[in-house]
Amino acid sequence: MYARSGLLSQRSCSSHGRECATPVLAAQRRNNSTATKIAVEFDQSTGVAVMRLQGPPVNSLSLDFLTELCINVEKLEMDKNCRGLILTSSQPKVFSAGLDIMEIYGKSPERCGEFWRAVQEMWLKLYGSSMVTIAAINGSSPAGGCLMSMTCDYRIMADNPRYSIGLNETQLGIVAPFW
Ligand SMILES: CCCCCC/C=C/CC(=O)SCCNC(=O)CCNC(=O)[C@H](O)C(C)(C)COP(=O)(O)OP(=O)(O)OC[C@H]1O[C@@H](n2cnc3c(N)ncnc32)[C@H](O)[C@@H]1OP(=O)(O)O
Repeated sequence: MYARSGLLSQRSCSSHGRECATPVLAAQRRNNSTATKIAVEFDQSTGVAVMRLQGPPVNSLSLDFLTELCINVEKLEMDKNCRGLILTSSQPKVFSAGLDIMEIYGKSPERCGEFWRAVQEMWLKLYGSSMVTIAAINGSSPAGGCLMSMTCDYRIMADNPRYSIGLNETQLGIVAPFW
């Protein structure tokens, strides 16, 4: 087993019907953060990678967080040996608090647009992945956290009555946008 976070692979490959000839992707161009909010361990013997969300305190989905997540999914997608991805959290009690509220409060339309594109890129990457994807939901997962888990092929949630999941913005009358 080895840690992969931080590597930037730009090779071309073809496996499991995946063609990956595009090296510098949108998320990689956007990435200017040095902090590591995502840790990836890939087990060569099983072909399964575990991606741990480690953005304290609650894995809220900021632009940096989403960018790092997308880069890591891209890297695994390009690895012909990686067949499965388990997404889980390193934070206690929370899988993900959803979109980072501070990214959408008082920001310019341009910045909001950039942020919203990153949200879309995240779920498209996970939903469209050729890997078998599993969300191991080991804490609360409201709104965007719920969205992230819904884009995976399978979801397993820790059995704890304190953990909640769902599109809680509907309680405020906010409807998810059409994509
Ligand atoms: C086709 C489908 C489309 C779906 C579209 C999906 C749309 C999504 C919109 C969103 O995601 S908007 C975000 C909605 N998220 C929430 O409403 C979550 C709010 N947070 C919570 O419920 C709780 O914080 C928690 C996640 C259950 C964790 O509770 P806990 O008691 O453990 O921690 P707290 O003390 O509440 O929070 C700690 C710390 O974190 C800050 N924080 C929490 N959530 C967010 C967030 N979403 N963005 C930014 N910051 C967040 C909170 O303010 C605290 O900060 P402090 O500085 O320590 O006070």
